[in-house]
Amino acid sequence: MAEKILEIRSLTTGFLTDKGLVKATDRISLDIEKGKTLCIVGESGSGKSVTALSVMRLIDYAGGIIEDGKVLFNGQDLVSKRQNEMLKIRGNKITMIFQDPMSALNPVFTVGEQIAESLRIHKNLPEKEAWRQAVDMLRKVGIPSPEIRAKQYPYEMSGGMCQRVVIAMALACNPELLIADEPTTALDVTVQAQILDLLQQLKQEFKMSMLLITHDMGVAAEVADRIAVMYAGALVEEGTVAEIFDRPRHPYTIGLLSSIPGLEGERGGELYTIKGSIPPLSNVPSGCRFHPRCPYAMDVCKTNEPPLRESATGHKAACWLDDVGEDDPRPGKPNRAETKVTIGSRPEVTQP
Ligand SMILES: Nc1ncnc2c1ncn2[C@@H]1O[C@H](COP(=O)(O)OP(=O)(O)OP(=O)(O)O)[C@@H](O)[C@H]1O
Ligand code: NI
Repeated sequence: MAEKILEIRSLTTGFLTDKGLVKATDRISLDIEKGKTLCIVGESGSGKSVTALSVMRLIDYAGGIIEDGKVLFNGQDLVSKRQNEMLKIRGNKITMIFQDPMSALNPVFTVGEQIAESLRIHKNLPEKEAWRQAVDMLRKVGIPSPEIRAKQYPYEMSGGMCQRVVIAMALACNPELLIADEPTTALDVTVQAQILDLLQQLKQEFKMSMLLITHDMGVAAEVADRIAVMYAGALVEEGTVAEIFDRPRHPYTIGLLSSIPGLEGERGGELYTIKGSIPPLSNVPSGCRFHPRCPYAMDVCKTNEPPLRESATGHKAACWLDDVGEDDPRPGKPNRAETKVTIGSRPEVTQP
């Protein structure tokens, strides 16, 4: 079995509110193999960013609490680390880029100074060498005339250029894992494609692993090795790109795929966008949390939480329809051989 860079084990993260602890991720388990890209997809508010911030332990600063679970990075649990230990890992072995490049850059320093600063701190480089490497990084992320650009301030650059600078900063220390949270959402479409290509190319060159968060199934199809689908704080399906796109098992995944223009015809269904909206996390529905919006919901779905079951190929889904047999209403009927093996991989909770 391939080596894992990241193993998230039953991670529950919450926020203390006037309604008590509200869970933003509920017993999430995910793996990333070395050199691979995992994409987390799901609607707004499903807990994608909270998952990423928990891995980075930045959630502590966002008012969140990791209630339970482990985040193993190269086998070491990050959840039990103190923040001063995290400082050696964050920005060095694991780096993160966000949607808005401007918020990641300091307006009062030149872009070269900001990259060089990171290299001085994490790699202990002398000033000249840090500057040389900063310019080199700007070249690697495709910024023309990097010697000149390095002396410019963020406001002198376009959004796309700034995101390249942010990527240069994130990769300068040669991290083992890059977490990118909607890295292209704030950019125009043509620039989006360039930034995605750049990330793909740099991932190879730097031999990194990547956790990419997106609400765009098209982006996931392009860059992911595996895709994890989150809904209202829970992992509902996980598999290879082919498993998710060709043989989706969870009706939520089927709904997400059907809302991509141009794909809906392929499985013969009519254009179907998911009705309703994601529930407030303070009031997650009983049983399967997707049941109020699920076109195929059965009685069992209202009362019993479906276990996350894994097939022989490693395709995981949490859906009671896997038990239905011949009358399976899902379009394109998921491959039955693939749904056959059932291993509960989410700790059971007592049902209300
Ligand atoms: N600092 C916070 N305090 C309280 N609740 C929060 C905080 N940050 C996030 N949440 C809640 O946690 C839930 C998950 O948020 P998260 O940002 O992870 O969603 P997401 O899947 O990344 O959505 P989006 O696609 O909009 O970025 C949301 O209901 C959100 O309101
Ligand atoms: Ni988010």
